[in-house]
Amino acid sequence: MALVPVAEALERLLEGALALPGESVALADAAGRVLAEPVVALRTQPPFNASAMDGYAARAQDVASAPVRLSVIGMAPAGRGFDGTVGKAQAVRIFTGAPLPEGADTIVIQENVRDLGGGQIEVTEPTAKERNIRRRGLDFAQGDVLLEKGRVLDPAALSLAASANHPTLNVVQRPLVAIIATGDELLPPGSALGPDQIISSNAYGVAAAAQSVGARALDLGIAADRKEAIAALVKKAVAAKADVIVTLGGASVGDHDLVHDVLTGEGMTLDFWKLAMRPGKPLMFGRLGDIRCIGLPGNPVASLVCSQLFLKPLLAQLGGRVHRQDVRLAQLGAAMPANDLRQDYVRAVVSEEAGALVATPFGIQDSSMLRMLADANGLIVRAPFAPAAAVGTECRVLMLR
Ligand SMILES: Nc1nc2c(c(=O)[nH]1)N[C@H]1C(S)=C(S)[C@@H](COP(=O)(O)OP(=O)(O)OC[C@H]3O[C@@H](n4cnc5c(N)ncnc54)[C@H](O)[C@@H]3O)O[C@H]1N2
Ligand code: MOO
Repeated sequence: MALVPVAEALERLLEGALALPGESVALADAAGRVLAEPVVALRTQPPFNASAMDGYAARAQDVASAPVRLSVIGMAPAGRGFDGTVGKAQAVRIFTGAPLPEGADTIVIQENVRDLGGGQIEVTEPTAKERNIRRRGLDFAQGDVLLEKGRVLDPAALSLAASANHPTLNVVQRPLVAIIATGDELLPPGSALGPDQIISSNAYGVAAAAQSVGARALDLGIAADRKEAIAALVKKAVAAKADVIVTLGGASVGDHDLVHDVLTGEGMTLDFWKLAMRPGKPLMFGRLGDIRCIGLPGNPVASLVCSQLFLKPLLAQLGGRVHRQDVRLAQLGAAMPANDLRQDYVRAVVSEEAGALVATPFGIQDSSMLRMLADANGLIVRAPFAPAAAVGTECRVLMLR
């Protein structure tokens, strides 16, 4: 089977991946979620002409010049407007957020007023018409579309939706990804290891990648290298109504690479298997009914690079989000040899030097080396058959953090 190019693999993986249906959540639980429908204002804000300052509501023509004396005829705190009308040479004591009384068309701030006692004040600075007044509907009017479908609910969006009088919001359901590790050699972190055993590490990074785009991760643990053991966890994933099943390891061509057989046995239709990329060549993708199945390679760096390139965009799209990889132009900090047919994702340290980004690849690129991946902040993307490149050559870097 020919190796599938990365761009084509991503396209096939994302094909038909529509945003999941909406669900209603309380505002307090909606932070970071994605709107499944626009938010329309259920009220007008402010609902009345309001004072923006503590001071005195007056007629602009009375306070056009200063000093001038006014009689205070009443009070308007926030939440309780003044009933009467402000007439010639009159003022109403007013506070921020209170309704502007009839007759008044400006607010003199209290810093520009001297209290003369006996209900008299002296305005010490001239104040123009409309000063310190928020007219009804300044922020928004009932029926206005305030937030578009697809908007991620950040702090400003949440407060706006609250102000528009929505106690709940219709948000896109969070996709569920079930994660299944495979391998007789694997034990969970904290285990006492036998001589031939290692720690199962991939699921933690893959779950974190999924959660970083708003998905839910269900870690189903480790299946031994037996078909029945893997099949049992696949059945659990289906029963949990996973949108995506991720298997870890067992995707290559060894005698114990059973994942493909088990998944097809459970009804998966294979879409592609084996990509023109490094790391990540044995990546497998298929569909089991509505469930997308991604077989990630077992090598830890391969499983995380593939999560970045394939799993995150898929889960983002199912969650109604727009996902863009952060790809930047940089200069090579070290020479690189010519590339073969696989698109290479080369672990590198990217730093800014004299205003330009410089990407320096690590000398060893073994896909088992997690420490190096954790030290890298970018992946230099080397196209298939890229020629040898000298220090300073422009390159593309996929930023990881
Ligand atoms: N003859 C060939 N051999 C291999 C090929 C190939 O094309 N021809 N591809 C290599 C590549 S590339 C990769 S990547 C690996 C991937 O193989 P599998 O997906 O079948 O993974 P395993 O064999 O199960 O494991 C590989 C390696 O990773 C460790 N591993 C597995 N799962 C985990 C986990 N959850 N946490 C931590 N480490 C894990 C496992 O112990 C192995 O060391 O195949 C190459 N071989
Ligand atoms: O995916 Mo493998 O990591 O290319 O070594």
